[in-house]
Amino acid sequence: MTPHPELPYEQAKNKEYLDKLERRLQRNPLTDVARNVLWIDAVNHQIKANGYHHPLLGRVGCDTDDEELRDFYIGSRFLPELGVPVYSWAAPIARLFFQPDADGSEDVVVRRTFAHRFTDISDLDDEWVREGVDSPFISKELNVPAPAPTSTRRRRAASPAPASHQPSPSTSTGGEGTRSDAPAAPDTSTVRIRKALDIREGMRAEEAVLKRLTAPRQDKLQSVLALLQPDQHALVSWPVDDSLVVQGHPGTGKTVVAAYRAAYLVNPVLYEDEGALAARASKPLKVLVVGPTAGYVSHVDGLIQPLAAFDQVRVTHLHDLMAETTGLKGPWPGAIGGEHNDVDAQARMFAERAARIHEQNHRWREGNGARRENIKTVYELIRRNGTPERRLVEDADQVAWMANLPAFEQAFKRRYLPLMAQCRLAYNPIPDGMRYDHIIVDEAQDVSPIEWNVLDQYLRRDGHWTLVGDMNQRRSDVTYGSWHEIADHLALAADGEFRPQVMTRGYRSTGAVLRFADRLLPAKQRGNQTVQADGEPVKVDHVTRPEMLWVSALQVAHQLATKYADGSTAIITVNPGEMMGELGRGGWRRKGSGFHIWQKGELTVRLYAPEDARGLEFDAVVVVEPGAFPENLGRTGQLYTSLTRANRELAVIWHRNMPDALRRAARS
Ligand SMILES: Nc1ncnc2c1ncn2[C@@H]1O[C@H](COP(=O)(O)OP(=O)(O)OP(=O)(O)O)[C@@H](O)[C@H]1O
Repeated sequence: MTPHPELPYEQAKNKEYLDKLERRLQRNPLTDVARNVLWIDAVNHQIKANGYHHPLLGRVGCDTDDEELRDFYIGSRFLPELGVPVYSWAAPIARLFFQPDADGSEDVVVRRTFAHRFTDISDLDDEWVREGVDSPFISKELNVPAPAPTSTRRRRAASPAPASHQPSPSTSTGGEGTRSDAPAAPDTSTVRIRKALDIREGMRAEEAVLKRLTAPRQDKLQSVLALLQPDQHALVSWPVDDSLVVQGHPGTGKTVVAAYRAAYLVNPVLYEDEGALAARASKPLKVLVVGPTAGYVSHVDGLIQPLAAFDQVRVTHLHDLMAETTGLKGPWPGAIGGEHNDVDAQARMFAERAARIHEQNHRWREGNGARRENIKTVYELIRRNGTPERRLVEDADQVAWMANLPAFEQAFKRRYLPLMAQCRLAYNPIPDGMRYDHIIVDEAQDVSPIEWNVLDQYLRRDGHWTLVGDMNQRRSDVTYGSWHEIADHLALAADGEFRPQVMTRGYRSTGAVLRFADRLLPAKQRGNQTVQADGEPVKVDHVTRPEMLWVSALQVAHQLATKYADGSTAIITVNPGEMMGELGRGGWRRKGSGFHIWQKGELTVRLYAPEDARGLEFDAVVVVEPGAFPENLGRTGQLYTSLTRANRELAVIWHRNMPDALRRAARS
């Protein structure tokens, strides 16, 4: 395909933008620009030079006499000296780019969206909105002719106008993971194609999105800031003084929303005179993003880094935050929650009562080793149910749980880690200065009640939450089963009325993968839709001889790794030890310190237990022995999550048993 004739011009402009931005960030920023109260980053003095190095996102042309609106770019931050202005993606004016039905968009003639390769522009996609109007884009310097509108014209999305922050066609307000618009999809290709078109209704930069989704996957999430859809942008820019809960089926872009919400909340444009956080100009928000695993942190960090000053957003994972809270040296092996009582929210009360009992007659230790001794004191008081004179609790069930707790030295397990964190907080709360103004939790369905208590203590009193997750992907029944319970715990709604926003448009997986995995869900929650309508059929192999299970899994993985050599292939199993043995016998060599990356010649295969694969994605996935994945309260959240990590292709290899629902899916 011939590249767009203006591509070289835009590439040159992007280089100029990045150069100028770099220089501007290195100079004393207070003196370098004239101020425009509406869009300028007015708190330049707070910006460190390592943030805001994202390439230009796109360009908007309007039919208007207003010089500042006729032709402008959208970038990571305001820059006036590029011939036409560059406005920040977080400024109100950026709605003209991200939300085709935003106020004022009647004047928009064309929206240009850039695709990127690292910090370069690699392609562009024009969406013409008006017929018969000359291109408003000023592209004089390289003498590139304006494009003929008819050759690039695209259909304008014909969705009803959503007011800002109102649900758009692919976001709805609903309860408990229910989908308000989704009858289960009958399995015929005609209906599938129609559904795919429906789900694409209201999208912007549709072609650029589809191109992007079929490109090979990397270890880290690649920026999709330029491709944010109207509903995603509305969630990212949700009012800063509101908490937000987002439910979405796998691959709907919840992580993308979480990451860009973090970047949005610290964007300088919000702190200028008229910005939503003008009152905080001298003390910008501190934001904490908490994900499920260390792999998740490296997966998403790259989305935030180019858009935020380094000390304003911290990305971590639950285990790390709990361990850091205790200040005790691990390791903390095992999984969360053995019994409900291990993660019960009441542990906070027990720990606080225990601490008060101790304080009656003793001082807390100070100096070397004091943290360990103090936590031990609180823990042991819980284990003994207080003292004979002052019991913590009378309830027989809780007393039995306390009596069964292991001695402190034997309690260094993941299962008791949140309890240890709670013991520390009971005698030594997080100081105000170390708390966050906004906490964003991804995979929030997997946070246990006691972990919510610990997280809550990292939030300033007037702080807010953004919670994203999928109740169908719950991996354990010791966590809350509904958003309402979480909302109640965190007192998110003063009047008790709380409605999560529901994202319904899938991006990651093909229709073939989603339809297969869907069968694991209760009937009324099936019918999840994706913009990648079809795709390769799911391969299901039954292996009759047990010793061939791992051999076959590796053969299939090898084929897929060859097919997706530029992308990524992963094997997900509850028994990674067996798979490691097979990889070793097959001549694959481990790369790095963990067991996740294996190489043979030029090829790479990744290996994950379902726990560690949460939040990640790969071009191809091989799920081994699905019948061995654990069930919780009759739900197969871990298996559902694992199947939906696949972007292009999924294979399932089984010997012992296969869940009935998947057997049926394989036959249909
Ligand atoms: N607007 C978009 N344009 C292009 N790609 C997108 C867009 N939104 C999301 N994606 C891509 O879709 C994939 C899934 O996104 P993401 O990981 O945020 O989904 P998720 O809802 O968090 O999934 P899960 O719950 O299964 O972990 C990612 O590769 C992401 O880059």
